Amino acid sequence: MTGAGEQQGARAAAVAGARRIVVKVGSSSLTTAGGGLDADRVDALVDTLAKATGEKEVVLVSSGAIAAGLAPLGLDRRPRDLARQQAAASVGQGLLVARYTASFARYGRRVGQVLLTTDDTSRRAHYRNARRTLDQLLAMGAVPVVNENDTVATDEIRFGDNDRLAALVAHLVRADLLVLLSDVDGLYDGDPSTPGTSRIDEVTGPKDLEGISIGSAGKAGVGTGGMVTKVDAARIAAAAGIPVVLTSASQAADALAGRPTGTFFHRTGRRSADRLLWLAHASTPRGALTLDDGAVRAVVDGTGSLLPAGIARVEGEFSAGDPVELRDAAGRAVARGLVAFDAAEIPQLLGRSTRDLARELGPEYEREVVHRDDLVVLRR
Ligand SMILES: Nc1ncnc2c1ncn2[C@@H]1O[C@H](COP(=O)(O)OP(=O)(O)O)[C@@H](O)[C@H]1O
Ligand SMILES: N[C@@H](CCC(=O)OP(=O)(O)O)C(=O)O
Repeated sequence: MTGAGEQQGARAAAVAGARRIVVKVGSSSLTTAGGGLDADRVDALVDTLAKATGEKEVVLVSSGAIAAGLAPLGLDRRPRDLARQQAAASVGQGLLVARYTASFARYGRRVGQVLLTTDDTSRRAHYRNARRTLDQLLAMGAVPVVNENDTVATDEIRFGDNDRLAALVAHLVRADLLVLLSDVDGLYDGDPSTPGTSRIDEVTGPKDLEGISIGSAGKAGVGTGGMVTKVDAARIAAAAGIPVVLTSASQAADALAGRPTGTFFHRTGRRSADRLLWLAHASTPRGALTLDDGAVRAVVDGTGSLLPAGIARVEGEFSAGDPVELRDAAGRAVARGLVAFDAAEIPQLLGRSTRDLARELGPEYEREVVHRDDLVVLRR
């Protein structure tokens, strides 16, 4: 086989062999030019998913709540303020899921709504719970329809874009493939509205992305992140061992059949330990701990947990279990971790040995501030 033939074979094999697929569809592929949900486009997507996937399991990450809520609330464009976006999402999410429910019912399939916030991918108990619910829906033959829980997500706990959410959901459910559907049929080597740009067929690693101009959302104005968030999402998934197809909603059938459409991102890494991916990409640190040089080495080398003796400074208001940033003396983020103490408890522990602390404050203080298993290194 030629090089191109081999790569095509790799794509077809990745898709054909995929048992569990996460499909993400953007607002721009579900709405009318005048604003509001386009029932025909939803039906067309559902037709494709129902027919193309057969025995495969599909998790659908669908945007469109805000866009679908605009026209019913008399808004002619996406509002800037969070409160009105949330009101639009509240109205639109109901309409969106009602449409999916009716549409999948034509194939005798049930739909289950799953709304997530970053807390659900950053706290261990929530994470396990979200996974269990998604697994159970799939086991019962239902199609989970996932979106961010826009109506309650504040700026601090928002994913903000569903592309990254889709990559994290793909990791959460241990998907074999992520398909990102947009209004553009792949990644171009420049803004596709500029003459002379051409589509990139495949990305084998970060080098293939060098020198490419990756822009923000298109003309329709209902999408949020543009191509930047899609490429970020593709990188996260590929690094976590999940290949990605990025194409247009109208070519979803080809993508799911493994035919050469859009841009194929080969996996660049192996499946990573479960919880670390979201800790790096989906968690918003609630505070920061500044470490001395010895503690930085222990954390970054992957050899140790963070003990009170290695902490020089604490910032922020956080509770035990929250994600915090670990910084070196120059203020650079070197890792993230789930902290085992409340912020208010830490000042009395700074720089002290666990043995001293246990003697003075009690045996419950003889523990790590961040356990090795709850750490992800950002900078080596
Ligand atoms: N290099 C590029 N390749 C492809 N599309 C790009 C590129 N740079 C910017 N874009 C724009 O990104 C848009 C898709 O993003 P967006 O509107 O957020 O979609 P969605 O609603 O599907 O998430 C495209 O319509 C295109 O105009
Ligand atoms: N959660 C938001 C979508 C946010 C988003 O990422 O939108 P898009 O860029 O269209 O995928 C909504 O449902 O309106």
